[in-house]
Order: sequence, then structure tokens, then C-alpha cells
Amino acid sequence: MSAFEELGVMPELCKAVEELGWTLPSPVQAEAIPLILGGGDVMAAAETGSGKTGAFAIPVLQIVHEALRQRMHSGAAAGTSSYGGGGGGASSTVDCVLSMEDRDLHVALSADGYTAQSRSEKSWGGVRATVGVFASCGGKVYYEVTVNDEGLSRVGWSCPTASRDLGTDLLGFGFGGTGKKSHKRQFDAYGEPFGQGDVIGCMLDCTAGGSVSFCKNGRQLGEAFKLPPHLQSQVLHPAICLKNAEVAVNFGITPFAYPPPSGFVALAKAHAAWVAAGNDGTAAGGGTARHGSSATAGRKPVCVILEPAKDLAEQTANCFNDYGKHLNNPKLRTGLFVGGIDIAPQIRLLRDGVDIVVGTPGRVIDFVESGKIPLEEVRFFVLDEADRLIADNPDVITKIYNRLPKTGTGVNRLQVLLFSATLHSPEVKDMAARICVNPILVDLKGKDAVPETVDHVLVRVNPAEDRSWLQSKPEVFTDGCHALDHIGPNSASTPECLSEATKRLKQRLLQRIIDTLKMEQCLIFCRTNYDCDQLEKFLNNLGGGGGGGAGGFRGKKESGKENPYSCVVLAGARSMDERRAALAAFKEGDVRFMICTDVAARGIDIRELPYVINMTLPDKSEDYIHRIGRVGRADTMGLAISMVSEVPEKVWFCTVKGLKPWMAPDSSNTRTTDKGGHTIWYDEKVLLAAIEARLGRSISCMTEDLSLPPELKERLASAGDKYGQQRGGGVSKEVTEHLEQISQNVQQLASLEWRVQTSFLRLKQRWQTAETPS
Ligand SMILES: Nc1ncnc2c1ncn2[C@@H]1O[C@H](COP(=O)(O)OP(=O)(O)OP(=O)(O)O)[C@@H](O)[C@H]1O
Repeated sequence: MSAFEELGVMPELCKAVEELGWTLPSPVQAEAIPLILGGGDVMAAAETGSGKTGAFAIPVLQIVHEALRQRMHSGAAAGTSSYGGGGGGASSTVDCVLSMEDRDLHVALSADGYTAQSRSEKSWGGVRATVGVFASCGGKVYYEVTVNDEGLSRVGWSCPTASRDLGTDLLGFGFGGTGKKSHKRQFDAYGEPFGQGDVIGCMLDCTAGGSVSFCKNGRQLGEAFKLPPHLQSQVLHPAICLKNAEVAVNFGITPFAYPPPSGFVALAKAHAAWVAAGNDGTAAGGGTARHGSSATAGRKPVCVILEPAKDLAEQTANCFNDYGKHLNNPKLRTGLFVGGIDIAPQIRLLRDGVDIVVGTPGRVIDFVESGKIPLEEVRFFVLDEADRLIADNPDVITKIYNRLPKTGTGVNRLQVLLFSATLHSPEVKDMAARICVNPILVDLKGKDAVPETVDHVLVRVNPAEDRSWLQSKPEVFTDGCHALDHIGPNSASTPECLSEATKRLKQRLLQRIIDTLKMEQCLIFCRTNYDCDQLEKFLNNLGGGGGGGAGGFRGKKESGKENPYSCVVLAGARSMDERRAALAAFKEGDVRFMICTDVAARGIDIRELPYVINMTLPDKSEDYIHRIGRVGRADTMGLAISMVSEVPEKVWFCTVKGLKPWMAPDSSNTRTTDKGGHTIWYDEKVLLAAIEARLGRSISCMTEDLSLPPELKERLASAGDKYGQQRGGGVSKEVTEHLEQISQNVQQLASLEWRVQTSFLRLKQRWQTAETPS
């Protein structure tokens, strides 16, 4: 069983991630996947590059796939259900049977749904009941199982998304005929063995945190499991697992063989508020569950995922397609809904039916409000990079959430998931309080954290000391804020001159850094779209001209990596096609540099990227965490270099979206905003202090010759680390930890094996001695 299967992930998804080379779940995946599979709302904060996309995509794909399968089956079986009770109307009895849908195919059920039989001698087969119990309901619930023959059986409770091989993952609890209790595939001695003719009582106590216990023939065997926190807000169903065996269940419609222990009530008599809707698409009280009726209707979205940027939305949609590629019957349909691209194919896609919507807030809300994205089947609402979405689009989030169905229960309940590397703002907490139900916080560090795989260095930019900005070559292209100011040696000490000098010096320093570190690839962050354009011109000029012009692929693709300064731009002002082409060229290694604004700061995943450079620091310290998080991903080492000006720099500041004051610099728009213009004075020393406070440490400077600080060089050398390569020469920290964890068990197994072999040999020796005629 793979490490992902142990989390309850279905084999098709495990296969897909194994093909991607994922041997172990990352820490955030190990925590979040079982919680989401268990049905909870989750807020997950984990550092950049730690695998958050997989942490929500894998369980979402699994549940969406199961929901659709159930819909298909309940649609096919409409009117022919052997369970009865599908006709609506409230009932004082909980209508619970073994589920025809939620069973392994080799488990046969009787027509009344109370007897299960599996005649496979080789493999276990499981089945769950159609009704589950909220672990937070505060009640105590009981059902009984009678063992009808000599085969093997395991009985107990599990979440609707747990493995049917009861007790082999984090989501189920079993008690087996060999006298063992099982959870997480750990089998420990409990109670006593049971077999043909025995009656096992299965108790779920939902008071005081929750526990599972069992009785044999009316005798209590004591508490078997306490519910772990990740299951305390979930739904647990009666669950049975068989190997060449037959059992009969009684949920309390008919009298029990033995009375339930004091305080426990039969599942069939449980309070309506304690129980969750059926696992087969029928409601617990006999009504129709939300998904039950629509199996034959066109496919409507089951999941809506919002992303703050188009490129990230596209990347996430691709991840869903990659991770879900082995899911069949039905194949899942993921649709991308972002602005800036042709709307017609998106409308066609919706008409044909989409299961998973991935998009940016503007386009998604347009489609929702025009009725093109129907929300009545939605089961998941996911905010990736939640803090950015909440800061920029609180109204869109609220509008979408208000339209989502909230009446589903159990497996049909709406789940809300919030993910980011920076999830600790009051705005996020406020929004979560409004749109989540008892969200479980997966927060491995307890605060915003940056990966240990990222080294940070500064390059101090001091035009008063470094006068190389006065040289005419190489040609630099600044932003025009000082187009009307006198700049030259005679004005060298005025703030305006020092500001312009800083801009010129930064471009020259960039060239020196690239040359000194012999950069193969680097992501370069600028403040504005215009800064990106100007830097692109600078690098193209260095690379021998070419490029330039608006639109299209502007890098020197023909010379690609041979050109030491080949570059592309990923910025909001570029068309989606240009952005796609730029990202693809950079990912494929066709160009060395990608110049970008903060649209590329979040989520963009470029494998084994060694360097990121900040031409200017971001004005929000959390953006620094996301920018530098483009390196140091998936345990690969990376270096983040930030240029920090010693003097204030005057920069463009657009108060109106879409305004481009740099198009025609004049004396009125180069004035600062407080004087009616479109510039501000930018003080990077203040911004650096905020970033260092957030990191909880100061950042060292590169040396004058632009090599790494000596302590960093030493550390890299002693650890054998190289930027752009796996930490410590390849074996990740998680793999090392996992190997340490299992080594004890492996040793124990080896010693048991040795004892078995030697005792067998001793016995054999004794027999041979006994048989030898004297
Ligand atoms: N379990 C795993 N084993 C190995 N690699 C993994 C695993 N999970 C994810 N990855 C890889 O790690 C990289 C980063 O993953 P992902 O983009 O999901 O990070 P993230 O936490 O969402 O980062 P960000 O905060 O920047 O959005 C990807 O290349 C992904 O394929």
C-alpha cells in the first residue's frame, strides 16, 4: 500500500501522483487530505512550494468522482431500489440499510439490505450503511452484527470516503474476528476473537470528543478508539468488511439480540439531527438527497475553485487534469474560466457540462450572475491563495458563497477550503468565520513561514558611492519619472538625481549579478508593467538587440539559452497568449530570464528554478514571501536576491486602474500624488525592515564583487547544496524522516521473521529426531 493510499486516497489518484514521482505526501498533504476526505472545512497554511495544490486537488477529485458515480448509479437504479423509502416525507425511523452503491462489487447484499456476503477467499470486500452519524452530534448510537458463518469479518465505523478495507486508513475503525482492533492499518489486540454465531455490538459515542467501542454477545469489551481531532466533525457510517464470510446487520428496526449498553440508542431510532443523508443518494429520513435526483440531468459543477491570477488558474486546472487522468466512469471535466481569452469556448464548455470550475473571480462571477455557471450542485468551494482573494475580492466571494447550496448533509455537505502560505490576517479569519463551518486549521508552523530551502541575500544600491551609473554604456531604460528633471554629475546629490541614478544602477547591477553567478535561469520581479517593458529592452539590448515590439513572443527564441540575456515577460498588461507562451518558453528552458510583476508572485510552479531577483522590493511584506517562494520548491535549493536602494526612489503610482502615466511624462503627472500627480517616493529601507520583521531575521548582503556572503558559501559547501538542485544532494527531509520512522518496524519484522524461521527449524529437527528409528 502506498503512502498516499494510507491517507485514504483512491488507487487511480495514487497512480497519477506516483507517475509524477511523488513517493510520499508532503506534510501539508498528510494533514489536509484525510480531513478533506473526512468531510471537513479546512484552512491550510503551509509554506510556498510545499504541495498545497495536491493537498486540496487530490481529495476534491476523489469526492467529486465519487459523488458523480453515486449520481450515475442512483439515476440508473431510480425506481428499482431494493431499499424502499425513496419516496419522500419525514419518518420517525431512520431508514438505514447496507448501501448497494457504497460497497465493493464482490460483496453481495440481500434484497432487504440487511445481510452481506463475500465469497472471495483472497481479498477483503467492504460495504457501508446508507446512513452515517455526525461525530459531533452529542448522542450515542448502536448497531448489531451477527456472524453467520466461519469466514473472516471486521466490523465498525468509517467515513464515507474511507477505504472499504475497514481500519486500513485514517478514516475508519474496525474490530476483527481474530480479536484485533484496526485503525491506520495498525492491528492491535482488543477484546477477544469472535466467529460464527457471535453477535457483535458496535457503539459510537459522540459525547466528550467521541469514541468507538464494541460488545460481544452483550458483554462490553471496553473502549477501542478515541476519535482523533480530524474526525470529530465528520460523519461515520456503520462499516463491514468480509473475507469469505456472511454477516447480518440490525440497525434496530427489529429487536436486538442483546440490549444496547446504557445510554446508547439504535441507529434506526437515532434523533434525526444526529444522522447524515444516505450514502446512496437517498436522504436518511426517506427524502431525496440533493444529488439523488439529478443523475440524468446535464453535468453541473460540483466544485468551484477561485485563483487570484489567470496563469495560476490555468496551472491549477492543469494539475486537476494531471492528477485525475486515471479516473474513469465518469471522466471528470475541469474547465478554465478566466478573462482575457475568447469567451465562446468557455460558454460551450459550460453548455456541455463541467464538473470542476477553476477561474478568476471576475470571470466566474460574471458567469454565475448570468446563470451560465449553475451552483445548485456545488459541493466544494475552494479559495486558493485565499488571503489575496479575500483582500482583493471580498464581495465576489460573498456573492458566490451566498448562492451555494447549504442544505446538504453528510456526503453532500458543502465543504469550504482555504489555502495559502500566508493565511494569518484578520480579514481571512473574518471571512472564514462567515463562510466555513467549524474549519480545521492545518497550520504546520503556526505563522507565515518561508521554506528552509530558500537563501536570502541583499544587494545594497548606493548611487552616491557607486558612480558607474554615469557611464553611457550599457544603455539603460528607466521609467521616465525623472524625464523632466536635470540629471547629471552636477546635480548628483539631489533626491531626483539619486533616484534616477538608482534606477540606472539597478539595471547595471543586474547584469553584473547575472554574469557573476553565471545564471542559467532566473525570475526577475519588477513593480510595474512598464518596468518590465524597460527591463526587457535592457536585456534584449545586452543580448545583441532583437526582441522588442508589442505583443508576441519577445524573447530571442532562435538563440534561446545561447543568448546569456534571453528573456520573456509575464505581466498583467500582456495578452493571455503572450503570457502562456512566455511561461511555456521559460518552463521549457528556451529562455534564461522571465521578467514579471506580482501576477507571477503566487503559486506559479517552475521546476528546479535556482534564482529569483527583486529589482524593487514589494510594498507588502507577504508579497515578498510569495515572490521568493518561486524558488526553494519541493525541497530544491534556491537563492532570492533583493536589490535595496539606500536612497528613496520616485516611482509611478496609478490610482486609477488602467491609467498609464508613463505614456506621456509631463510636469503634472511626474508630481507626487499629494500634489495631484502620479508618483510616490518609495523607501526600500523601510520596506526591508518590514520584510525582515516578518522573516524574524536580518538578511545578509552580497559582497562587493557580488559573490555570496562567506557564511552562505560555507553552508552550501558543507551541505553539498547547489541552487536549482535537491537539498543535500537529493534525499529529501521527508524521505529521511519516513525512513527513520519505518526502520524500527522493519527491524521488528526482521527479528520476528528470524524467530519464526529458527523455531520452525528447531521443530523440524525435533520431528526428525523423533522419527529416526533408534
Ligand atoms: N508529495 C509530493 N512529492 C513530491 N513533489 C511534490 C509533492 N507534492 C507536490 N509536489 C511538487 O512540489 C511543487 C510545488 O507544489 P505546489 O505548486 O502545489 O506548491 P504550493 O504549496 O501550492 O506552492 P505556492 O504557495 O507557491 O502556491 C510542484 O512541482 C509539485 O509537483
